[in-house]
Amino acid sequence: MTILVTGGAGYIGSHMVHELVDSGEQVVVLDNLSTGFRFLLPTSVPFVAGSTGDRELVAKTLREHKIEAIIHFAASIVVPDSVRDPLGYYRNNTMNTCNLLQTAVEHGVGKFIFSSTAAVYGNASDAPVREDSPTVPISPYGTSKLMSEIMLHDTSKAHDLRFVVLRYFNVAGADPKGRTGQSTPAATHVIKVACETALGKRAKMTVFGTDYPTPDGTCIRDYIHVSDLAKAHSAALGYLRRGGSSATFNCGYGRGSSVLEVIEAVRRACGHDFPVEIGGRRPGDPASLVANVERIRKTLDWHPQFQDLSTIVSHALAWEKRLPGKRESAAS
Ligand SMILES: NC(=O)c1ccc[n+]([C@@H]2O[C@H](COP(=O)([O-])OP(=O)(O)OC[C@H]3O[C@@H](n4cnc5c(N)ncnc54)[C@H](O)[C@@H]3O)[C@@H](O)[C@H]2O)c1
Ligand SMILES: O=c1ccn([C@@H]2O[C@H](COP(=O)(O)OP(=O)(O)O[C@H]3O[C@H](CO)[C@H](O)[C@H](O)[C@H]3O)[C@@H](O)[C@H]2O)c(=O)[nH]1
Repeated sequence: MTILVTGGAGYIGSHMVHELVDSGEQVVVLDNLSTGFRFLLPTSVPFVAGSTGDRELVAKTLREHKIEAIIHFAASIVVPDSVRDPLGYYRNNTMNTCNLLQTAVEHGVGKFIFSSTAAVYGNASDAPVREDSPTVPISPYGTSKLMSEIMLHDTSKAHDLRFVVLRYFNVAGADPKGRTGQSTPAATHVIKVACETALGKRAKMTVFGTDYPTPDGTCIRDYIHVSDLAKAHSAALGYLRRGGSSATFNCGYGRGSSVLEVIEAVRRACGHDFPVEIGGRRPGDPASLVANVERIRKTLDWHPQFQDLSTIVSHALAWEKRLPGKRESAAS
C-alpha cells in the first residue's frame, strides 16, 4: 500500500517524503510545482505533476498506486497574499481539498492527514493555545484551512474515512542530512530571513515591532523543527493504522522564543554579526503564539529530537549555505 503526499515537492512535504522513504514506506507525490521543487525529492519516488483540483488525475493516481492514506500538504501559504486574493486561496486550499476528499471517498481511501495551521486560532486569547480554544482566523488563509478542517469532520461522519488534523505552529530548520530545506525565493519566515541576512543574501533584516507586551518587546512564537514535524505525521499515520479515531493536534514544543532570541541564535550559529534594523509592527502579528502540546504528547507516539532553537537555526543555516549549489545542479 502506498501513501500519497500532495504538495510533496514543497518545504514540509519534501521532508515528509524523505522521512517516509527512510522508514521503508511506498510513496507517490502529487505536486503542481507552483512553489515546490523536484530537486528536493529523492529521485526514486514516483512524481505526478498536476493539481489536487484535477479530479481525473487524482482518481487515476489513487487507482494506479493503490493509495492507503493521503497526507495533504498542497496549499497556498502566504497570509498577506490571501488577503489580496481571498478567492484564489479558497479555490486552492478549500475547493481543491474538497475535490481531493471527494475523490478519496469514491476510491475508499480511509486515512487522511491534513496540514492545518495555528492561523486558525487568529489572535489566540489562551496561552498556551489548546486545540479546543476558539478558532477565529483573521486571514482568508486561516479561514481556508479551518473550512477544510470542518469538511473533514463532516466527511468522516458520513463516510468510512478517519483523519488527523495537525495544526502547525512556526515550522523551521532543515533536514539534518542536508537533503532538503526551505527553498522558496523571497520567503518571509523570520529564521529563513535571518539566515539569508547572515549569509549576505540580503543587505539587512528588520525586527517587526519591539513594543509588544513580552519580556523583550518582540513577538514570541513556538518554533518546531521541520523533521520533528514530519515525524509527527508518521506518528499520526501509525495512530490511524492502529484504528485511532479522528483527531486534531497542535504541533509545536509548547515553548516560545522571541524574535530577538531567534536573531541571537542565528548570530551564534554563523559566528558573526549582521545588519538588523528595528521597524514597526507588521499588521496582523499576534504578540505571542505558543502551543499547548498535552494532547499530541499523550496520544501520539511522537518523540521530537531537535527542540533546541540553536539546532533548528544551525540546520536552517546549513541548508541556506547549500541552496545555491543544489539549485545549480538541479538546473544543469
Ligand atoms: N511553513 C509553515 O510555517 C506552515 C505553517 C502552518 C501550516 N503550513 C501548511 O503546511 C503545508 C505545506 O507548507 P510549506 O511551507 O511546505 O509550503 P510550500 O509552498 O513549500 O509547499 C506547498 C506545496 O504544494 C504545492 N501545491 C500548491 N498548490 C497545489 C495544488 N493545487 N496541487 C498540487 N500541488 C500544489 C506547491 O507546488 C508546493 O510544492 C501547507 O498546507 C501550509 O498551509 C505551513
Ligand atoms: O523579517 C522578519 C520576519 C518576521 N518577523 C517576525 O517574526 C515573527 C515570526 O514571523 P514569521 O513570518 O516567521 O511567522 P508567522 O508567525 O507570521 O507565521 C507562521 O504562523 C502562521 C500562523 O499564525 C502561519 O501558519 C504561517 O504560515 C507561519 O509561518 C513575527 O513576530 C514577525 O513579525 C520579523 O521580525 N522580521
